[in-house]
Amino acid sequence: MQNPNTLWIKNPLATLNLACAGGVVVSGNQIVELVPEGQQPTTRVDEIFDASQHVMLPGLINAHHHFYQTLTRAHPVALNKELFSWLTSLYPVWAKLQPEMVEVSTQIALAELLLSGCTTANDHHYLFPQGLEQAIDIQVEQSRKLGVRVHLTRGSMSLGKDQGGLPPQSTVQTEDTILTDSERLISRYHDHADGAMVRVALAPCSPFSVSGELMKASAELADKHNVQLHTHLAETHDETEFCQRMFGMRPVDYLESVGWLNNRTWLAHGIHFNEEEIARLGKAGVGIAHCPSSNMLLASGMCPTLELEAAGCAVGIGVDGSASNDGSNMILEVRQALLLQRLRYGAKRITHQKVMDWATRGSAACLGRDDIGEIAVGKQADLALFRLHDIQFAGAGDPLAALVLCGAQRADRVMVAGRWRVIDGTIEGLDIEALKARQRALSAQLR
Ligand SMILES: Nc1nc2[nH]c(O)nc2c(=O)[nH]1
Repeated sequence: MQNPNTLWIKNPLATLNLACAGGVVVSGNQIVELVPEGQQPTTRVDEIFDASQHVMLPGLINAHHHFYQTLTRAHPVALNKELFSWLTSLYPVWAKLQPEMVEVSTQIALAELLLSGCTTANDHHYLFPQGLEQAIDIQVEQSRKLGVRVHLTRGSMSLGKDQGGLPPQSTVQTEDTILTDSERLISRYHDHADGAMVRVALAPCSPFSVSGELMKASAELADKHNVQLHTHLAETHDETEFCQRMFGMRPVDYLESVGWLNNRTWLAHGIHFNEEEIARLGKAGVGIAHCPSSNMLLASGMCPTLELEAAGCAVGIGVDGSASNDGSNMILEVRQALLLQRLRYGAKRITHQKVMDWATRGSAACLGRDDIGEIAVGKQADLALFRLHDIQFAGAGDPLAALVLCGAQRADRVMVAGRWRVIDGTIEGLDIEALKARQRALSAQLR
């Protein structure tokens, strides 16, 4: 239900958009007015929220995640490993996932994201052991309860060890099963409309876990239903070697050969590209979800963000699954992007505004949306408000920069589609202690 009142969020301490230094007016699920500094709204307002102690950002948008992996944070079998051995250690653990685990881990991931200022979250769920056929249905239900906007991708694995792939046979599905379920989920849940709270995309997992046939069929299905495509690509050198051995080509050539080099596609990671490949990705309008913590933790490499952007790619930010981060904190991920990318490009080019732009407009573009990611009239009222009262901010000068440089961790207020979902740092209607206890018990079952 929408908030029937018109609300003025008044005089924020700082904001990314200087045109709304006097605040924003929210009506229904949209921003209806930007108020210039020192002025009053022209719209009649029913309520006022004094934001003079808050830094106001567009809601952060997480462009890549695996919610279920919150159950296997710092999992003993996966410590200190790089991608392929990390995955082969964890596949058998994830094969034991049960419906309650998906329910609880989805709530945990969404709650952690919300509390860190995230209003739209992607998830890439690619494990469907027997009994877990309804995993995405469960995620839709949980996202509706928490009121977070979601882009849920129907992930898949079809290339088991017996066919030369990486995952054990017990974790893969037939292509028919995957495609039938993909079509079911799109027709049941995907909302094409502006302001959509749930969208569905198709996400065969990675070159070493799905067949080329499934990639092609998924691209055709995405065309038929006008939905997006998502996969892991160019994450590690192991993957490049796999593509050369298995398909006789590099990952981007493979992507093109299966009909994915177009603007329906956004890729997780996107690290190991050469110059010519970057130009082709940019020309095609492919989006890239940069996942800095995961890329450092798994020692995968560094995404060439600025070259990709200059070529025409949208660059967004993703926390990645919480088994390779091992958290789901979106504002901290913005800081990680700044720190990592400064190593390559220097401090002048990687500013705090730049990384915030990736985590808002950039991620929105990756997800194919222009109704979120900005504080502007007509956009969805998705907002994250941070206070600078914790000890790490004591003595901070520039409030906007402080969020990133001092390491903000928690939003004080978060609004999604015009409704406050976080108030005073607490999620409305959620018993977080009980939820954490359930997650701890379920996670113990997986160890
Ligand atoms: N960081 C990750 N990379 C992946 N590749 C793949 O096939 N699965 C994963 C994953 O879960 N995380």
